[in-house]
Amino acid sequence: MVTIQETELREGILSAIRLAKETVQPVLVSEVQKIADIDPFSFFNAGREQFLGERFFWKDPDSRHIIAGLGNCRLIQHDGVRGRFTKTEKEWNRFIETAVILDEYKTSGTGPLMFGGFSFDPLKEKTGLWSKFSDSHFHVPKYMLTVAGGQAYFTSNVICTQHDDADLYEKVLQERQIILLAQKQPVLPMPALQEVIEIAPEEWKESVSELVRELKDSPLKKVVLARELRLRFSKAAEAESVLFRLLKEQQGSFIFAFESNGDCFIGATPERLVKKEGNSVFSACLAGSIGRGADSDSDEKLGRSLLEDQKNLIEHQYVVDMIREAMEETCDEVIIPATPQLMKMKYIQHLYTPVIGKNRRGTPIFSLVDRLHPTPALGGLPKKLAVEKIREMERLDRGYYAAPLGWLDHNGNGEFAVAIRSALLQGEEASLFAGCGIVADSDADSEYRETSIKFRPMLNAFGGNNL
Ligand SMILES: C=C(O[C@H]1C=CC=C(C(=O)O)[C@@H]1O)C(=O)O
Ligand SMILES: [Mg+2]
Repeated sequence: MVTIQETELREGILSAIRLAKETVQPVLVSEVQKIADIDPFSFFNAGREQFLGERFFWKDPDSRHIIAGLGNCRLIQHDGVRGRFTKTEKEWNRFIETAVILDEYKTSGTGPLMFGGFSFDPLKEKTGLWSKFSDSHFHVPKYMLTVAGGQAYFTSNVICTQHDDADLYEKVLQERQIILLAQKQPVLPMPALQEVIEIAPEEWKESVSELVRELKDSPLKKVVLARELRLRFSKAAEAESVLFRLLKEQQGSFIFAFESNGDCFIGATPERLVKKEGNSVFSACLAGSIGRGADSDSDEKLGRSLLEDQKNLIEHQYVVDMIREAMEETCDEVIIPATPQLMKMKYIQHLYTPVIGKNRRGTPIFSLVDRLHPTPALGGLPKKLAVEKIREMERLDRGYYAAPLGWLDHNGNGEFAVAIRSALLQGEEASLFAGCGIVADSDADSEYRETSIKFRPMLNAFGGNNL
């Protein structure tokens, strides 16, 4: 059993109610407690009954932060393009400005925190597929479990209004107790996968060939084109069944699930966009791909050939150049190795160059996200022209695919991944997405095969066979 010891929560709530009455504004109380280890997946899973549709899950590749959130005490969302990064940041800052924070541990990823992201391209014509997600969409959870550095922390976020009284404290205690004592739920098997529909594969290949012709004589150097698989199940699939498999099979990835209004965006991406911890900033260049070998010899051979392949090295270098430029605008020191290394995932290996910087004082993570998104690993080069090309050429409504997804805490620390190797789960159906960087040397058939490999982690997690 998990128990939470002594609490200052009551006092915090009463003082927040007084402040709410004075200012006629809701006031957040956020309390952080250390607790005995709870498995974050079980916490997410046990929250199904009370908080289905209002949950999120996050794990980085090294498990430095595993965060699971239940309920929404505040939704911060904006549609449209203009200033969505700054609007979101301002609203968040206003929200936490008056917050009463009861936290003696000061660990990043605990206390007031919002989880969510930004759609890939708010100017792309919308199809309805992503109607449950806004162009900028963040949840502040009511209850959150954070495992950081192997220690578990439990955050309770309570909104106090001018109409509340001391009863609110009792209500929170009761609700919290129910959550912490919730029994582990069995993870249901995935329902049968009845249909896998490849959306317009021939047209996709034609688009690639057309683009390759264009790239040979154009200021455009690279454009990432993506495609979609639509899956149908025998009955509604549960996010935790997919999440459970991803946690088992994709340990080296960022693993995420983000529920909104009945849909769930879920995935296992190897790619960091940006992480900020104090003054340290981390990013990653990930582009250039090849499959895994059947045995270690052939795998090594494939890896070596990727490290020497001109087409893939160029595809990768565009990403390095752009990220270097964006980082140098906001960081005093930027360290980037001269040559890429291999990042090996279960089904694929990539060219990978890590990036570290020392943040210039006061640059918030959203400015970094704004500058970096989309890197040429997801958009292309030059950025603006590439995004316009994708908007014009791609049949797909990317929504949150290839977009920044992650968290920001009240001290400005946070991490955003690039949400590739991902899927939108909608009850009995799901859409999977995969794309690849097209350069002047690309070949439509081999890019098509590359996307097929990139579908595999999610297809497997959904109980499908390989294409
Ligand atoms: C766009 C995707 O992958 C990117 C990340 C790594 C390698 C890539 C590539 O080699 O094309 C892509 O740029 C995707 O998986 O949907
Ligand atoms: Mg590629």
